[in-house]
Amino acid sequence: MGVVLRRIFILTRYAVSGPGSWFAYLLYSAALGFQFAGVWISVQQIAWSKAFYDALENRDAGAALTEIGHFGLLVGASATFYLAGNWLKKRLMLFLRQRLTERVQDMWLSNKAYWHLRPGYSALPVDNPDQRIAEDCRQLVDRLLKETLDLISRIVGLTSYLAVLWSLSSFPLALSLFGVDILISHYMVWAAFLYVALSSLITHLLGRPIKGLVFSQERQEANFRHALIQLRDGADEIAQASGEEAERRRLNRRFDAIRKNWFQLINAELLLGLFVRPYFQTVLRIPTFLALPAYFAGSVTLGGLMQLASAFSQVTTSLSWFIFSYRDLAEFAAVAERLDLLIKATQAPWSSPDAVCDIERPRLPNGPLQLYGLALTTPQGKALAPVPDLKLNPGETVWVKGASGVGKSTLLSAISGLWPYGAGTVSLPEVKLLALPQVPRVFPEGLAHAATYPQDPGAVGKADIENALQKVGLSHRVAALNQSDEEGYAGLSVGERQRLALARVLLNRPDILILDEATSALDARSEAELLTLLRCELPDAMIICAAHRPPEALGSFKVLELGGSLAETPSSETIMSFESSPTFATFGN
Ligand SMILES: Nc1ncnc2c1ncn2[C@@H]1O[C@H](COP(=O)(O)OP(=O)(O)OP(=O)(O)O)[C@@H](O)[C@H]1O
Repeated sequence: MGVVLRRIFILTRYAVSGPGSWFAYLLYSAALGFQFAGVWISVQQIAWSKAFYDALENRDAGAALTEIGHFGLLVGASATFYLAGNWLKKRLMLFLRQRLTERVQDMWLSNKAYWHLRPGYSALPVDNPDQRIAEDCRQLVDRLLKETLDLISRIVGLTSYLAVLWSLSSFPLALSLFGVDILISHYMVWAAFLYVALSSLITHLLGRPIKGLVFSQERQEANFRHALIQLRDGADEIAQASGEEAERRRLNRRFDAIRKNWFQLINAELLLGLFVRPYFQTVLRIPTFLALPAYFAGSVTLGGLMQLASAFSQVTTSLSWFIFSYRDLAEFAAVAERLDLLIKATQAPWSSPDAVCDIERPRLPNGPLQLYGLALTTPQGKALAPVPDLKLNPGETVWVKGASGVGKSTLLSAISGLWPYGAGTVSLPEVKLLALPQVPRVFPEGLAHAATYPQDPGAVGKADIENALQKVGLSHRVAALNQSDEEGYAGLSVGERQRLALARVLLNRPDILILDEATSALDARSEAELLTLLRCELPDAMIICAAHRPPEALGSFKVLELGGSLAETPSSETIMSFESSPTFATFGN
């Protein structure tokens, strides 16, 4: 319980703190004010019951009519307070949701947590982070407002209703237990507490499994959604392989997990409902029965009895907050736990119990890029091929070669600062670094975003973007720059996507360029043309190129063979002259 409350407190702080938080407090206070006004109306309604039923008992038509008018006013005020409070609550909800989502988003993006916390990369299990950021932040704020406002107004209401009940139930209950005469004064008040305490205990015992099942339900739902997204992303491969049956099996398996958990959840809810539902119905009737002895003894009038019943049921309903909200509270605790785990994981996302993270990364203002004594491992601690020492000056190129799976991509990740597992030193100057992967991603915002990434296209002139696309051989796609969605990508081949990524290099002009099989989908001639173009455009850049073919078009280069040693290529054989390149002209126009 303490752990859950601490989690909720920390998450609430994330949602509330920051500039402009006074606005949240203002909205919250106003919403609370309307809830209190609602409680005041309820107290008035208790008094109204007495006046109305006494008028009926006395057959006083005039007084009864006045009370009906009074009732109309109370209902009108109650509806106004409810609607105004509800509007403010929803306004506040959006404010807090935005805050919390931004904070969690920041944490997810900082420390490169989104990269580290992938299955197989981290020991910390963070499933479906997208759902946690989008859905759990919303649910947490929703529950937070609903439950706290409800709890506070119930506490305030409880004190008001208790005062009414105390004053109304002044008559004692006389009973004889094992020959001992017992007189309990204000017994209706004690009965209310006892009744609710026992019921809360039973509710908790019956409803305990619900939280875990709600947690698991959310996970299964997200897994199913993710499988559907994967189906969309892999549409080409699936359709070519006629993999519909395999996909159906995969989706059915995921849905089966939803179904199984759902059954467990509804069974647990049924068990809880078997108690809570009848309880809910008796809360309004039991008080009348409990007060009957006093009514038959003539201690209270019919109006008094109805007033008493009303006050008693208000007290028990307020005290029963825990019982009625049990399902919601279980969901609240599950959401808080999921978000808390995500946030904790983002604080040290690289932690792995099996691997050392001992790579030193001195950053100098300028100078060469150097690797020394570097030995990388997998996140599970398995040693990869030794990395020869390297010194790369501005304008130099190194070809990282080695058998498939030897650790080329891992080394590139270590150089760019991502791969933490291993020991040794990676020393980089503090300059702009850009890394291109083998399969560049698709940008939902359109072609221009892909060409300028990570810069915003607004920061780059349209003419520059068009020029870059033409240089990399994508003139036929220039018209698609005006399309601001994925349609601009329609039918783009992998080779064309690689060309598009190379346009990024021209527009970002990095000082260190990392190419991880970034031209592997191009034919040898196009690859040579584009590499020549890159070197010509960025004569001072350090280029680290992992590929199965030597990047001869980049000019002279060093060879870093993983599992081998560092060598220099004989420049006369491998350098291609930029000026004499027959192909550059083709792309330049
Ligand atoms: N997250 C991970 N968990 C476990 N092993 C990993 C992980 N990432 C990489 N490896 C392993 O590390 C080794 C090096 O992988 P890497 O991708 O660097 O190879 P590569 O030389 O780039 O291969 P290729 O030429 O096929 O692209 C491989 O055996 C791979 O299975």
